[in-house]
Amino acid sequence: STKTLARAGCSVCFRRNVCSSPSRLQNCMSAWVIDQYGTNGVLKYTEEVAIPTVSSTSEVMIKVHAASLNPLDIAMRGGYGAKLLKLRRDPLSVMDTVSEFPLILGRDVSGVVVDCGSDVTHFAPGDEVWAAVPPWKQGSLAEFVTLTEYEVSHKPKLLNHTEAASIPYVANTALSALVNAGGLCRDNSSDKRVLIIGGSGGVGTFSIQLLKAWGAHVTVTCSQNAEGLVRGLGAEEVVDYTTGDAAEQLQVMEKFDVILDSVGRETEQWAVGLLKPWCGAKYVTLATPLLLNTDSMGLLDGAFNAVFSLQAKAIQSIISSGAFYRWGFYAPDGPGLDEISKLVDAGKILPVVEAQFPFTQVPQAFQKLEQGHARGKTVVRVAEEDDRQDDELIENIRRDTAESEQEGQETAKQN
Ligand SMILES: NC(=O)C1=CN([C@@H]2O[C@H](COP(=O)(O)OP(=O)(O)OC[C@H]3O[C@@H](n4cnc5c(N)ncnc54)[C@H](OP(=O)(O)O)[C@@H]3O)[C@@H](O)[C@H]2O)C=CC1
Repeated sequence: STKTLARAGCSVCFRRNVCSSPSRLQNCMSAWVIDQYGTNGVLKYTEEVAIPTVSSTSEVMIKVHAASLNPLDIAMRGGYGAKLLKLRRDPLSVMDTVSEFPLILGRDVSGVVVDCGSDVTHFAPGDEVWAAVPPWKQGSLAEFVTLTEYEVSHKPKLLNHTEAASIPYVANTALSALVNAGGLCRDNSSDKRVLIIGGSGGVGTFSIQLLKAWGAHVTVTCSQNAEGLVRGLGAEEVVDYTTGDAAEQLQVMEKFDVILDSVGRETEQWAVGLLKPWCGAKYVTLATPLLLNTDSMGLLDGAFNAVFSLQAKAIQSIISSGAFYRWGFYAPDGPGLDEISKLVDAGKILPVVEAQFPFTQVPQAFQKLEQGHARGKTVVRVAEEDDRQDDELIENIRRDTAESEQEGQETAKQN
């Protein structure tokens, strides 16, 4: 039982028999998909992907206006996390009977609600929303994406869709890492010294601004040519890791309460020693081995190995430095995005869009991200901004819904 629409129409107009796009198959939309894991060549444009219609009462269907790319998209294109994500999508997939293909990548969405399940209370067709799409769900490099109400949030009014799409995934990651793992929040950060290792990319540029909005003192490591960017976003102290030893430069500074490490591996060797000892300081790394382990060792062995290594590092960190060692993960959090929306509309967080591509150039957008040295985010414009088209689409959905309901009532009467 959903407040929903005609399920058998064209993806553009939803009209069942009078579709103006005859080339489209019924119930299909356009999307960039992969049918196998690999390099950029596996990305394929198609107009034959099933529209992800609302299938439960708590779902919200969104017409995608813009999406953005994250390093995870490149990794997932190559098969990263395939075993665990497949299991999360469908527990029966352990028997290998279900294929994850065609798989749609893209973790950020900014767009307009076109349909809602009957239990959805915070959203209605026509609302402008933003969200981070969990990696176990079909992504946003498509005309439509469907999420649960909890994952979605109203888009900041000050941002257009292209700007808004640059924020949700890094925002949900930073919130989860800094709040859940790092113990920080709006009310306890003003006397805290925070170090961000890797301040110039998507997570870094967002985290600097969030921490400054919460009143923290922020130190950042980045390349020399990103110093202006990170200082402009509010970083007080900047260490250039490309000239000289970053660890040495950081060791002479006052110690930190929290470290957010978005680089990992060799930085982990020296970072924990920069924390204030024996006062609850925390090192949070985003470079976690869980998915790599499950890919290479299988689900059970990989997960066991990852948990064992986390415990061993946490114990070692307490013994050697009197500080906590933790992993940070992206976590879906629509209410968290509501808070970020307020900070954006208050002018405290700005989108950092480094590059944007039209929907026809998704492989070029992947290439750009793959070159590394991000300075903020790479965004894909999926639909051009046109309020009239959205209004028309929603009107068509309403009309088809009314028709479907009437048909249902007539059938019921006849029976
Ligand atoms: N665990 C989780 O759930 C999540 C993990 N992540 C991970 O976090 C990491 C960061 O993500 P994101 O910000 O989106 O990535 P980006 O690609 O947007 O940014 C990475 C940034 O790090 C800089 N950098 C590279 N090497 C170093 C170094 N040694 N010291 C300081 N800066 C460095 C790069 O610039 P330059 O090379 O020019 O210095 C670039 O600006 C990625 O590895 C990602 O996979 C992200 C989200 C969720």
